[in-house]
Amino acid sequence: MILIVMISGYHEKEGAAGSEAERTARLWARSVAVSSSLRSEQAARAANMTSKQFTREEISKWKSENKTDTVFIIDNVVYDVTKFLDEHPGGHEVLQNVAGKDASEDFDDVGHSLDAKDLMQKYKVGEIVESERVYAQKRQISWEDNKQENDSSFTSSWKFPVLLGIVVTLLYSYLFG
Ligand code: HEM
Repeated sequence: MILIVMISGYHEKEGAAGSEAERTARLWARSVAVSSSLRSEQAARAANMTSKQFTREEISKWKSENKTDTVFIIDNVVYDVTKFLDEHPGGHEVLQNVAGKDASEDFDDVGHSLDAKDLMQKYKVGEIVESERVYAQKRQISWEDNKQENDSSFTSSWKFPVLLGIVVTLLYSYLFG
């Protein structure tokens, strides 16, 4: 009898401890859910924040009106690199030469690293208005095109070495055979 009372007492304690643990877990899960929903709200708000919109004319005017500012467009994004001129590893002249213009091609021609692309975010001041955006084909695509062109050319196909082999064999047997 004593044993039964002891066992039931133990179970009661365990049950109490279990529900305590459950409550803590529930509270923890709720706080995680709240903080993650807050974070996703913040992210959504950041994504919805519209950056300043410029026309291409405004950017070229910016250059003529503020002679000391170096502002240009790369892939429909407007950058003000005035404070970056002296730090640019490619020198300040190249940046000043494209001020007021669309520098997308010049930027791509250099083959800037991912680090450079990360760094660019610091100098972003806005975007080009939707109606004036241009979406140029990227380098990889044109490389694929070139590859196809080369592949279809006669000298790079398998026919050329085979034909050359036949001609050389015929010539050899004609001369020395
Ligand atoms: C916000 C815009 C830009 C940023 C943050 C930037 C950043 C950099 C960085 C970090 C490098 C070192 C190499 C690398 O990491 O790729 C570099 C090199 C260079 N950049 Fe830029 N750049 C910008 C725009 C431009 C533009 C518009 C041009 C051309 C008009 C240009 C021309 C060059 C050249 C010629 C080099 C030297 C490449 C070499 O020595 O191999 N950059 N730039």
